[in-house]
Amino acid sequence: MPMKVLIVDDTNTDRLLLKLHLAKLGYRTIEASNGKEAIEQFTAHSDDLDLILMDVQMPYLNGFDAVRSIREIQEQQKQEWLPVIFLSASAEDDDVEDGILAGGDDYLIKPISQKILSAKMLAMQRIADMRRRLVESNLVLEELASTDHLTGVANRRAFEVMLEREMSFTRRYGMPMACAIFDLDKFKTINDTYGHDAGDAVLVEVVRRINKNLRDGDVIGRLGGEEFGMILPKMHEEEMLSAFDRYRTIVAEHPVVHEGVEIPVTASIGVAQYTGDNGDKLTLLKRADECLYEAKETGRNKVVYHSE
Ligand SMILES: Nc1nc2c(ncn2[C@@H]2O[C@H](COP(=O)(O)OP(=O)(O)OP(=O)(O)O)[C@@H](O)[C@H]2O)c(=O)[nH]1
Repeated sequence: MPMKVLIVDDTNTDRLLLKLHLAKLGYRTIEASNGKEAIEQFTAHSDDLDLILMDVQMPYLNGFDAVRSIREIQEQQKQEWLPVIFLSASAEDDDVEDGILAGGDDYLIKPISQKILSAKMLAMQRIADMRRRLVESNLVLEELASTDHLTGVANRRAFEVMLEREMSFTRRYGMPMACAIFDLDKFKTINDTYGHDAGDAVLVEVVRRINKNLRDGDVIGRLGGEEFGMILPKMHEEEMLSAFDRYRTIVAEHPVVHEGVEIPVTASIGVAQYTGDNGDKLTLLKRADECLYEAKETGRNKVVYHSE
């Protein structure tokens, strides 16, 4: 993708010459005729802007001050670095130093040689490509760090972040929510009887079924092993058992078929409610865990909830 360059210059002819030259080299351009307009253009295009060519002497807001403001905005909004090249007729050492201190990356002397500009643009294109690749791999890493690799749902860390977010929503809007720990029954026996690969296939299929039937806003994450966490927002006490029983049934009603073999699967679910003032994340998970324990002790394949 060719770079998108913001050209900032108060002299129309200088701006036009730069624009024509950059267009000839295949770059996309947008323009501003003073520092104030430059900040507006930067804000409007910050998503896909790759470079700013900034004149220094301009009315209203000079180039150095405009770049200082742009760097502040980037800092506040935690944006990626965006290269800035200053263009100026004054070539004193102090000017160059001031430009770099103001947040510029390079400083070209006017009138600008087309050869130098082309070479600089090539160097900047390399940086822009590198920056894009970095942003893309960061997104992939973030995704990997928050996803369970086997089932593709949120891992424990990401689930707890979502749980905290939902709990704070409940505190703010007073809408109760439910949190559950959902655990496959006798999973060790499944592994021992059908093999570890079959166990993995069961985990994947159970998650697929639940995901397919997930109601708007409901969340599932893998807490570890054969244990999952679920969040059902905006959930009143009287609806809770039936809501979770629906998920229990979705898992139990058909065996999972792996390599032609039918594997019966059931799950036990321990549920706790959060009303905004009954404990924190750990106590909520602990209450759900206690109910899960009771479900396991009293026969499995069931949902247990106790109102406080
Ligand atoms: N195939 C497979 N097995 C796993 C995975 N993670 C954990 N396990 C197995 O899950 C089993 C969990 O067994 P237990 O904690 O004893 O519980 P259980 O057999 O499900 O019994 P109950 O929970 O009491 O119904 C262990 O044998 C683990 O090795 C995984 O990613 N894949």
